[in-house]
Amino acid sequence: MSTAHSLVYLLAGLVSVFLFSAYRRRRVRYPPGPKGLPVLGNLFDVPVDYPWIGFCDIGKQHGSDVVHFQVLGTHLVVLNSLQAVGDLLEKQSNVYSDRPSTIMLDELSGWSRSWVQLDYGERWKEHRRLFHQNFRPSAIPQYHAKQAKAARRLLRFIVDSPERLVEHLRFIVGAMVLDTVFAFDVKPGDPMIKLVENAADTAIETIAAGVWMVDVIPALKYIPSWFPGARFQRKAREWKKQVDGLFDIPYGHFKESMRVGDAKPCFMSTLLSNVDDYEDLAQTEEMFASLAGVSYVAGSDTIVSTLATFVFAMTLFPEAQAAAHIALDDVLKGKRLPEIEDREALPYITALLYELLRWHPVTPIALPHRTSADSYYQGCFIPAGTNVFGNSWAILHDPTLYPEPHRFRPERFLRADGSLNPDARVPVEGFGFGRRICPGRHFAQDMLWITIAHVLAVFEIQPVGDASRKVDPEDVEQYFTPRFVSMPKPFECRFRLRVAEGLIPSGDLDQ
Ligand code: HEM
Repeated sequence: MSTAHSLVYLLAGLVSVFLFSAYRRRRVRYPPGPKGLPVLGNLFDVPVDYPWIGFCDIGKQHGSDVVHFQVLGTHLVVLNSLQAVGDLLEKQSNVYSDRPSTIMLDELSGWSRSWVQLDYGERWKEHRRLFHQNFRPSAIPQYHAKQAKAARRLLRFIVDSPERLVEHLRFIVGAMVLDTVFAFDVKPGDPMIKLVENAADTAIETIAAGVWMVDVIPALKYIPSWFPGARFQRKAREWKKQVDGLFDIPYGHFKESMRVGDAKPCFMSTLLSNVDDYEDLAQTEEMFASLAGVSYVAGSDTIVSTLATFVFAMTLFPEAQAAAHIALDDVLKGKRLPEIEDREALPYITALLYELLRWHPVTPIALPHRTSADSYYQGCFIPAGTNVFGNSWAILHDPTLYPEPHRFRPERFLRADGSLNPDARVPVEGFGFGRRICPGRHFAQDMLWITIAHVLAVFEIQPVGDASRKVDPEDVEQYFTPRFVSMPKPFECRFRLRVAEGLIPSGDLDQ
């Protein structure tokens, strides 16, 4: 394709976007939002860094909990309140449950193989049904031993090299997910971990790069990768190789271990035991590979970031940490490590976990949903194809739901006698909304609970350097990364051992 052709495509694309949006603007009333520029619309109004805060500010400026943007012809609506999320993502979930797809992410980089990207419909329902069967609350206890093994590994790693905390978190969580899905027993440095980690990073990189020209002018996808300026094609080809590896390589290894009779019980063995229920083998295998690969992508960074947030929070809030120590010592007497069965006796740890999920949700604006049909809300038009963000952070910091929302106070979930308050709102919004709410949330919460209980039973986490500075609770977000999956920026801390070192399992923990 010549440069002249590309310019014609570019011009035609921009003119049609302009004409279409000008036509729609004259006829309909969208929810309130910044006015925007011709053609580009609100391209420069959509907050890129800390969008969860920016969207709240824009909502306040326009006196509305529902805000509308139009970027290069695409509509975007942000819901900043529980009411709006309930009215649209939950009560109208038949219309509000598709996913946006982009050419760069889905088509060129291969993420269309992820079932998270599927629109609401029969294929999505079948994936979701199989996932739910294996990750609903009653199915989770089968994974507890694997989760406890990961937590115990972490204790040993922290004793040996506390300065590599995030690296250890990535390993223990990644290994635990591979163990859950495939019963693989991976060691630090295993290439399988690197493979799935790298692939997962491509999704974050694609999203973090912002708007790709190929998503504005779809015709660009036909430009060959050697063409000057087609760097996106080369990047996409490299990413696609990694993404295909994520879906194909671990699944291929598992099938081989089944063939030689080495496979152990796990999520994949359960799926494959039902393979004869399906007619189309190739399609069924693709579905199983997607279920497996997505578990890693959706489950690893989210848990790692939440655990990093936990350690960071403990450096800032010594009172909460001290209360957790008292509760743990009362039950464990410094003589044993916690078990998930201790949960009933340790409501403070559960309250601390809830407060963590509320105080800084790891995906503060969840994942976008897309509308599959036109709809109206409060007299305003929301067209089919609108990308809709539920602002989890805004809801979890709404003072009418959580008084003094910027304070870290696990006690808000407890009664005066220290038991869990059944009337307190569990902060589930960090896991998304409606029919697309995170189906891994029960698994994630048990893994978080058991890891937090282990770390606090064994260590006191102390601030070092910057972290010991007095932090303004209203201004705490600046210490977190500003994009889609948000974790603490690098910080220093010290781990002081509170129990005899002999309590920490050594070696490679095969049980
Ligand atoms: C702290 C941990 C986690 C957080 C905060 C989290 C958060 C989220 C959020 C915000 C969504 C989007 C929901 C929506 O569209 O409204 C989501 C979707 C999803 N999550 Fe999680 N997640 C976590 C852990 C996990 C784990 C451990 C797994 C798997 C084992 C998992 C599997 C999924 C899947 C498959 C989806 C897509 C569901 C769909 O599109 O129907 N997540 N998660």
